[in-house]
Amino acid sequence: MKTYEGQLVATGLRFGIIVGRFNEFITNKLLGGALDGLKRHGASEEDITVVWVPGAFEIPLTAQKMAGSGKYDAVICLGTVIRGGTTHYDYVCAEVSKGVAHVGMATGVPTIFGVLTTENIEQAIERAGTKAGNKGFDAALSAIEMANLLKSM
Ligand SMILES: Nc1c(NC[C@H](O)[C@H](O)[C@H](O)CO)[nH]c(=O)[nH]c1=O
Ligand SMILES: CC(=O)[C@@H](O)COP(=O)(O)O
Repeated sequence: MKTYEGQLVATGLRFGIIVGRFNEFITNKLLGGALDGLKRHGASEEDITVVWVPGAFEIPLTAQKMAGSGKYDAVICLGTVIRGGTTHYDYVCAEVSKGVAHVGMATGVPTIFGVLTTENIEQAIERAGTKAGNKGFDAALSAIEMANLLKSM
């Protein structure tokens, strides 16, 4: 039986990180978690590129450009979508999740969905470095694992 799994070693891997500026109070914490995860697993600063976009809705287009460039072994998508008083939340979340998944499938580059989709600000804060951990850190580890996994197959 042959088993594949990606190693959690980021040394020599190139990462793109896309961050939505909307809810920047939260997304900045997600970025900090992602950078921490990458560096603590061996990634070099010069191998990390951070791109800020207006909001989560702009992430898929930017991810497509970065993943399609051939410059990155993985692209990490970070954002925070918090439900408001209208159905706008549903449309943003649906398009961002679908778009990010499509980019990974279309390019073959691991494109990691690190976008918080929460009912309220408290849930977002819990997932940006408090009681529920930091989803940016988790996304970084998924990026490292997937980049190594796909290289090994
Ligand atoms: N409400 C949130 C948004 N809305 C903005 C969209 O993402 C987009 O930038 C705008 O519709 C222009 O195309 N974005 C978030 O990231 N989080 C939200 O809670
Ligand atoms: C997720 C959103 O787009 C949301 O923040 C917008 O708020 P509202 O639905 O009250 O316009």
